Amino acid sequence: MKKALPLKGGSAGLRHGTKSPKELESVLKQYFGYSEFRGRQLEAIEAVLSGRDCFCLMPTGGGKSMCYQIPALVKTGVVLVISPLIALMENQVSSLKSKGIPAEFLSSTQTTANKNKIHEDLDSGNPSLKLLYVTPELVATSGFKAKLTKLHNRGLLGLVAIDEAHCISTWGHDFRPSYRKISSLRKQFPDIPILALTATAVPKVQKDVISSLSLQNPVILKASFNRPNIFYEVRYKDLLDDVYSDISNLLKSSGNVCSIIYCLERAACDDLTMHLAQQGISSAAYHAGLNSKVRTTVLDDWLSSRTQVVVATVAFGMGIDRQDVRIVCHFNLPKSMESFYQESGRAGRDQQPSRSVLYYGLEDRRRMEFILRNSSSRKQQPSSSSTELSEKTLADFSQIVDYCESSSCRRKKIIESFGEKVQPTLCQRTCDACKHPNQVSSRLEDLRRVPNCRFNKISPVFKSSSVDPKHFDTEFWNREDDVSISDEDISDSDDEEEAVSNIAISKLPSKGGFEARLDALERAENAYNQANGQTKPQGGNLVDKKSISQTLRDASRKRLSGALGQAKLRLGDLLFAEEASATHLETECFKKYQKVGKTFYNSQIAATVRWLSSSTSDQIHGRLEALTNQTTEAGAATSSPCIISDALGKAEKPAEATVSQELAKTELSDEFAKTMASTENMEPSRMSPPEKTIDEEARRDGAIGTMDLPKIPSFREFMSQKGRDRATSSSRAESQPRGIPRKAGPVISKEGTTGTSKKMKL
Ligand SMILES: Nc1ncnc2c1ncn2[C@@H]1O[C@H](COP(=O)(O)OP(=O)(O)OP(=O)(O)O)[C@@H](O)[C@H]1O
Ligand SMILES: [Mg+2]
Repeated sequence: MKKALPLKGGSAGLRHGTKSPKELESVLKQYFGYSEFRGRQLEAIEAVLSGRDCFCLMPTGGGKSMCYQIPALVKTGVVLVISPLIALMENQVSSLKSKGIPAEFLSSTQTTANKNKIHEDLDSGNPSLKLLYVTPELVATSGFKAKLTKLHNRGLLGLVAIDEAHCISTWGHDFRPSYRKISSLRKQFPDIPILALTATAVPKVQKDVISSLSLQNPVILKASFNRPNIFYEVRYKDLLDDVYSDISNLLKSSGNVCSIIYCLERAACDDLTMHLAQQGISSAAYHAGLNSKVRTTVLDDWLSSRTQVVVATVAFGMGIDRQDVRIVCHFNLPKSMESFYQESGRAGRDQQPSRSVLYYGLEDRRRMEFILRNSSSRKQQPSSSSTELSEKTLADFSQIVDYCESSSCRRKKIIESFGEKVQPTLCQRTCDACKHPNQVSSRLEDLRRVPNCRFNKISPVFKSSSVDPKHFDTEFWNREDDVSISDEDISDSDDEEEAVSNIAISKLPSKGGFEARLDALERAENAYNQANGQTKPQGGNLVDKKSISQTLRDASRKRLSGALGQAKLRLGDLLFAEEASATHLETECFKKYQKVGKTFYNSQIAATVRWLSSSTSDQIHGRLEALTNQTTEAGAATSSPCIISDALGKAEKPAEATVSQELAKTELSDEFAKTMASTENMEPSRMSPPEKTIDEEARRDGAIGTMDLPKIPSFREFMSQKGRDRATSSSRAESQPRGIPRKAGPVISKEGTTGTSKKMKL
């Protein structure tokens, strides 16, 4: 059924008086202070004011919110805004309130008193509210449906706006099953215009959104995806000596401007934050491992410029409206061009020159492939099979890989990926490939020479494995969207450790129990190795890209030294020589992992840094004392670089490597090395049962003594531990009220102080 044009016959259509563009502009000026509409804002506003449904595709930061905020100000009744994240609703509501616009949101985070007030207002004959933000789950509940129906019957429902509408499509990059629940709105309120807004939708997603919402004869508005004020650049991790230093130099040379750095894992966020703080860069980590109070503080500090750099997982972003973000860095490869566009699009929302820098690493690519291949959507897939979806996932991924591995214009690649045609002259040297074509080509040549580089090819990870991909699950990308029933506004599953553990534990064949699932995963690993023409490598067949450079070692020493310094500051009563202890710890990590390679080495350095950031004085002293005793017993007379302070009354000697016997026997494949690397996310107490094994070779060399460093478990041990942890946490969860935060990771204040659950300031 087509709708009447331009005004619908329903009550809503009759209510809104026609406003001229000039009048609408004056409302814009009066409430928001802007003198003119941007892009296609005016057309969208006029469309919904005339009673038409509208699908509005505008770039990130393009001003989509205005398309329903202005109608709310000129129409009678309430505009209902459906939004996927509580943080997003909170931000918009508080910003509207600060402008004197009556707006509220309903979510589990609201107090009962507040909720009651909102409901009373809605039930009154003349609600004062102009905008009501809700989650899709709430809209689907019968209680709220009844409330809306009442509001509608009284002629007080003016418009339904669906923000981030791509979330309704299984083909979209951020599908939320809860969005499917709003598909009945069109039927429920046939005479109320629906406005669907998104920044990221390829043609297939656009169609899917329109049909899923049953939009009737909608006005379709599409603005260009081009973000002319963003300079795009790719840096190649495998060609850099030290990525951390590169990032800090980038930030420093840009004048410590407001920035976001996206990482794949929580541990990487914490670790990089610490590094930046040591370099004097004001930074804070933000991820789902931090409790909501800490996250709010981090967000507030960043929004109000008290912190310049947020180092975050994908948990940070959607709807965050700081206009002057000058740099968005991707420390790891995103999963698709759409994600990359959304995330990099948080730069330069004020239209001023800004930068997107993506750090591309071959290991990152392998890791992401591993995750994507094994995580097809576990949620409802009403219109597509999981095979189709996983093919789509991989096709999306190959686009972002191509973006990084190609020497052609980056801007063109981004825009064309959304199906938009691009004029060859569009870029005007505003990406590295157009500005420095020779440099980019030569870097790509160097990258091709990196051993094991499978350029422009997506590897067949797990393709021929015995594990049926149907059993895998997407926890990582399609976040739990229980926004309306949970205190958490972001998923707990925003990092790879979760993803891998979920793949391994939750979704492998459940029948044979954990052991069977573990076996299946191990078979899959073998299949992967065979597909790559490898058996599990035996011995230390190192490839260059795995080797640990002197520069990396120096940087690691600095990190450890910084972490020791932080521990001293935090605890106040630590007595040891920082530099010497750092050298000692680094040497120990190096000795242990030089054969396995950079991944494990980095991981162990990070684990040690984390251990230092959360251990007590006794634990740290105990460890250093144990080390001293051990070396004294062993009688190793070495030129010790590490002296425990005089107050301890002992001269510290270097530690002995505690090479895990498992590890010494077998080198693991990279994927599993990565899985193991994620033990960084485990609590220190679980990581460090004292390892008494003594590496005889190292003892003969007299270079190192035994030390109570976190033991790296074998793969089987790691998975078993995860299984036990899950069992414990689920039984704990049963006995605990909802919403108790999980673990709080360290946050670095601007001054660089660490804390475990609270932001600390000196
Ligand atoms: N006409 C305008 N003139 C100037 N600034 C505007 C105008 N309209 C909106 N803005 C500002 O642009 C910024 C981005 O707006 P908004 O958050 O609505 O973007 P968006 O399109 O929803 O982006 P995203 O896709 O990232 O959610 C806001 O700070 C907003 O105040
Ligand atoms: Mg928006």
